[in-house]
Amino acid sequence: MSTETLEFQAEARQLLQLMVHSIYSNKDIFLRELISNASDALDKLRLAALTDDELTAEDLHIEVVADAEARTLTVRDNGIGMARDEVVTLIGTIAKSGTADLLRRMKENKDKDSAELIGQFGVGFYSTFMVADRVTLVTRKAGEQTGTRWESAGEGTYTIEEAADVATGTSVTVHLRPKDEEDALYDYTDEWKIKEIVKRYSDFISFPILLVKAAAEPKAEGDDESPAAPETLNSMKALWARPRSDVKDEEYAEFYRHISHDWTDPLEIIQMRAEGTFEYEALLFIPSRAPHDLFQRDGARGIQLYVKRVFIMDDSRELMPDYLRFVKGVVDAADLSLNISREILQQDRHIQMIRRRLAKKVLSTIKDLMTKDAEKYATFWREFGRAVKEGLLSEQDDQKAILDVSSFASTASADPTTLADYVSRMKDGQDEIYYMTGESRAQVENSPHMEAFQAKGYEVLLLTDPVDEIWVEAVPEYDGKKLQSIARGNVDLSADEDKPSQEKTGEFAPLLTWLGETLDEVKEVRLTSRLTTSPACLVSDANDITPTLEKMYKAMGQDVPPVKRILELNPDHPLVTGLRDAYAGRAEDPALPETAELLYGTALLAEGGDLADPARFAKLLADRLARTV
Ligand SMILES: Nc1ncnc2c1ncn2[C@@H]1O[C@H](COP(=O)(O)OP(=O)(O)OP(=O)(O)O)[C@@H](O)[C@H]1O
Repeated sequence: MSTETLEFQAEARQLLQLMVHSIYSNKDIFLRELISNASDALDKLRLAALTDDELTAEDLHIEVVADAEARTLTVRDNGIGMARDEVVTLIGTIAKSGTADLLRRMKENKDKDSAELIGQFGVGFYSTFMVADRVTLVTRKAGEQTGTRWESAGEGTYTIEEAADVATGTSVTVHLRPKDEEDALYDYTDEWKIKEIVKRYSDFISFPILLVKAAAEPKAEGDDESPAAPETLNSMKALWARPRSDVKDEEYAEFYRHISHDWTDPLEIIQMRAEGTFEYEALLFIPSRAPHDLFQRDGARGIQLYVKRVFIMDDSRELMPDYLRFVKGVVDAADLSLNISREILQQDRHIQMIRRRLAKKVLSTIKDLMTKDAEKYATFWREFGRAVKEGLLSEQDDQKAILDVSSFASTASADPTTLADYVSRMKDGQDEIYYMTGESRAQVENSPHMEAFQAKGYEVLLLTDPVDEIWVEAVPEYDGKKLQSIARGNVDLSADEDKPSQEKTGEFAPLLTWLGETLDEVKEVRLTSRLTTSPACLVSDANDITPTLEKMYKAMGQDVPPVKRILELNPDHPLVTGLRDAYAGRAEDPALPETAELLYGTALLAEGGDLADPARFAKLLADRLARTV
């Protein structure tokens, strides 16, 4: 049997470098990672054995073998194991999406925040190189005959060869570096240290973790006592089955880390239990920051499904609506079959019911945060608000509850406001909730559409997330108040006496007609009470899509027919009255169409829009200015 020497994939090599040069102060966690992998491997074998008669899953357990003399620590499981090819792809490469990107950011950030960034994808097996000179992995896949031996010193390469007489499962032997307590490198063959680490990080693991002493004292002559049973280090209690008051926050946090691979503490813990015709328990976590792949379609989802304490599957999308995809946790259902497949899950009525209940509970938890812990709520909304708002489009039933926990930037203050607070501040006689969408707060706040609203003291919501453009179309009202864009349709803010009178409208009629004919870009020209200082602005018709939405569709490669907008004029602005008089006096003057073009162009620029022909606009403006200096 020949030994092959292979190279780690480039990204794996970079990650290993970081491990060898240890960017973490806490090296103890390598043992947690090995135990976590072993536990996953046992879950997988147990699951596979349910449907494959050839496989047996008995006496599943994890052994931790400490050998003080050889200075090795071995973690062994009798789980699913790996075939040779799997060892190469699973251990020699990092397949997770976004890894390259994270490594690049980590480099740019140097040491700062590295631990935090790396935590986003978990270091797993490679963390052993924080404490090891060399790591040996011996494995045999359940159901196969030959085993595989893998070894590496954590530099560019590893060796791999066939191995005979290997038990099913995986055994990882860490050849420990000399202890160096100043560098937080402890003696990991020390029984007390091992016990401490297991208790702290892995107590909830549902398989026994046994401590095995390798270099036992030679037995005295004639001593025929059987060796003492190995000690079980963990309590194996499912955290979600224990009353909240019995579980320490640290235990929840460790469990959260085990299932989420996030290194920060969860923001909020939610425990649920339903009894009756369909029983289930759930333990959910709201993370304290968004994962890097929150907006990637194939990003990992967070709910694990158990049936009566037995792990069934990760990533159960059926159990949580997509807009709450960042919620992590476990659902343990008592009445499902252990063989349940994803296909069945999708159609199961009980699962749909659980999903509705979980979503409700998450939303009510966020609502509680709003009133009880404003700071936590603000963190939550900053990290996940954009995802939550997607639910306004997809989940009709949750719309009201989502609006209740949402907050939005507003002209009223630098801090975001809830809709309920907005409504409580509405002026007498105001019966609509005003908003404007756009690309940034500054752009929206300074757009001409805002003038009269600001002058008259009406509060306007400033919606600048891309998803805002879309959900506002789907949400007709909140608390009986219609949501109204200030850049769309007709807005009438003026008290009756300020309204452009019939007489005034009559005065402007010829100008409006002429402008409508001259400016191809617009579909209508009319007077408005929306403006106080600007001469003109552009608004969308009530049923037309907005310019930002048009841009978004185009960016997604979709064909959208050009949408013409409405030019609104401020009848009190000297440019507008001047143009009216000029048109009345000398309708044939060739300078007039140019003035019309300039008027339209400035309206477009003022709202942050893009001119179709900026060079022509600049030339017209320069010529005009030249005549005034
Ligand atoms: N003891 C084991 N038995 C079987 N397969 C294993 C074992 N340890 C690791 N593996 C396989 O190698 C893969 C990579 O392990 P690694 O610890 O690097 O990452 P991970 O566990 O997938 O992710 P993370 O540790 O970030 O949560 C695992 O997903 C698993 O498929």
